[in-house]
Amino acid sequence: MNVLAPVRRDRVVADLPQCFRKEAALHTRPEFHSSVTSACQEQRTGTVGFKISKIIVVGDLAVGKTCLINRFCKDTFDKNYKATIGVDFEMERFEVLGVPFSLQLWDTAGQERFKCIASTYYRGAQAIVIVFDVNDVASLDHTRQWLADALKENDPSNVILFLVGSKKDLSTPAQYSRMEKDALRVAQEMQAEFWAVSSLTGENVRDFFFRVAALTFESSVLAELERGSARRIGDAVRIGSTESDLYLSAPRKKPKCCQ
Ligand SMILES: Nc1nc2c(ncn2[C@@H]2O[C@H](COP(=O)(O)OP(=O)(O)OP(=O)(O)O)[C@@H](O)[C@H]2O)c(=O)[nH]1
Ligand SMILES: [Mg+2]
Repeated sequence: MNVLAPVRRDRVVADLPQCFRKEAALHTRPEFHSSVTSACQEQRTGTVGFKISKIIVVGDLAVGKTCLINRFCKDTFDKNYKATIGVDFEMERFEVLGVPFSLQLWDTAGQERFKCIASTYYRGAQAIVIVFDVNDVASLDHTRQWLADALKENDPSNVILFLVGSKKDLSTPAQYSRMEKDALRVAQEMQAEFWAVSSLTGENVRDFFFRVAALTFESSVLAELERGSARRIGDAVRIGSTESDLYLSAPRKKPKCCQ
């Protein structure tokens, strides 16, 4: 990655990308938080422009984690399964509201025998993406365990969660809508934002990663502003939230499934 090269034009985020389902979204506001927009306009984003946000992608073997990352980062799709051994990562540079912002996407192994290597890379994540296959209900059940393992290495109140159903192209509309009901329930229980994607067709892949970039950026700027306010008045001030901040209006508690 060349940090000095301009950001690709198709990685510029000028408006807040919308959620996939309002019932399971991190928030449903139509625009970036107004304090984030004004901080960007006035160049008061502190260290955010130099930051690299770590995103970890976890889930059962062969659910499509590597294909999801490759579809977005390289616009490729491989129909042959090659298990990830340990971990791999890709860097993606964005520009959000005129501020440079980089994501480091950690692709971890789902196979049990590689899991202990992969889990040593979980620490320090700003977002956790838990992937399951929409055609495999067991992989949805296992997402609770993947979340619990990832949260052992991260502070639950400081991490944002996405639950992603993969291989949407392989299910009929009827099968998909039955599965979506269960997935929305699991996402609400975890306080995760739900998405369904296909890496084969590319459906929703770009929208999903743009949403990840936008929400991690927004939370980084809000954290920076809170730190700034705390320094100025010697006390932490919470940036005002509204009822459209579904999961973000209250600090995250440990999800029930992980207690
Ligand atoms: N039809 C279809 N097949 C997919 C899709 N995504 C992945 N696959 C296939 O599913 C298999 C597994 O995909 P991977 O991305 O390697 O799975 P993984 O989750 O990275 O697996 P591990 O690295 O072992 O944890 C491959 O044969 C892919 O071609 C999709 O969106 N649609
Ligand atoms: Mg893989």
